[in-house]
Amino acid sequence: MIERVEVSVFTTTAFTAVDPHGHRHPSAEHEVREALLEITDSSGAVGRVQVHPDQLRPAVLDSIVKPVLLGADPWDRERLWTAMARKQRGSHGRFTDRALGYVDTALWDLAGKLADLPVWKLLGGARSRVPAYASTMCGDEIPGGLSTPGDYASFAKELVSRGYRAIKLHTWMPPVPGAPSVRADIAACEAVRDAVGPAVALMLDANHWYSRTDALELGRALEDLDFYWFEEPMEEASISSYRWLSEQLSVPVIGPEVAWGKHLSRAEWITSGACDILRAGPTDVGGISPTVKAAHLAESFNMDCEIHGDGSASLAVLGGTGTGRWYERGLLHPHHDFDRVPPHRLAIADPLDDEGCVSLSTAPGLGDEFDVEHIRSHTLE
Ligand SMILES: O=C(O)[C@H](O)[C@@H](O)[C@@H](O)C(=O)NO
Ligand SMILES: [Mg+2]
Repeated sequence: MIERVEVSVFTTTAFTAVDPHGHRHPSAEHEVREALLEITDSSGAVGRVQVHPDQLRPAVLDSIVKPVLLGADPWDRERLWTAMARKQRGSHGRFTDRALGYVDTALWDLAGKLADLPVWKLLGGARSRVPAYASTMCGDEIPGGLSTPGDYASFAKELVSRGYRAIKLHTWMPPVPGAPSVRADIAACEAVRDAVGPAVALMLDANHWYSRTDALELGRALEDLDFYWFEEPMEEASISSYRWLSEQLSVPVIGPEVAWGKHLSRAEWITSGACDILRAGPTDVGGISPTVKAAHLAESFNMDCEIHGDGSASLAVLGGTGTGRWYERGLLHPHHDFDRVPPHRLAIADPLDDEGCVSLSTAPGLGDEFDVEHIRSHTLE
């Protein structure tokens, strides 16, 4: 049974930072706080997941998570997930889907350790290698970074030379002056298509708040450029707006990414025609368990479910269910070495091979290789 549930906040170094709107950009090396959630079973097996320190605060851990998990059978994930999810409403926003997702993910890592099997094998072992798409950081004002359409074009050529066969652009977003801009987005997409030619799959993630008419203008341009999917051009709260857009565009519309409701809201998106490709991610919908449910739902409608976000949890769903065609590898930038191993890890989770694919780990659990020594010696609380 589960004996301990602990979150250790520790220091490490980072080479990226988020702007006031939460978009990540390259930065000088600096110290940051990260956290590790550990769920320990009476056998001594430990499920581990890295979490954002502010997402699993002690108050939430003590009042919501521990009362459900301590003394429970770690194999009872469905029962445990539901018991925690039912507590969200009464938490008045303190217990987020992201926090629930971290706990569920750690329980899957623990299950893999107990079974001595990789999580993707427990989920069905659909494939042991997944093609990756390069997911760029948002545009910026960094000279030679992602500050012009030409910068995006140069970076796209570099990404293709590294083996990627698909590239997703995140374009300029606030607080960059003038962003968002349909014209600027189209210019970047045109420059990249010109640079890489017709064989590379291209996607745009406009995670903006465009109006229907702006989104339609941008979507039409993507049709002319033969883009593979169009992502999050509008607020995802309006299903009818996405239905309106999807009905008018031949470029596939993908979603939702951040819409409220976990896997439960995805059925309405599909049946109302709001998307042509479904989207779900372990950090968005409450963990690996609901992401797998969204993948199975999509399968019933002959629809791909593309998994949001990088990391071992996303890889486990992709390897286990066979859903989706791509692993989102990123976020990438010309001035950021995505393959650099941070001090709190012994290896990155998703090395890219020369054919642009990522192989699933054969280690028990999720396969994350944490430097527990570093974490213990740099733990703050
Ligand atoms: O800021 C975020 O939520 C992520 O960087 C997100 O923008 C990015 O992961 C994304 O949209 N991927 O599809
Ligand atoms: Mg997105």
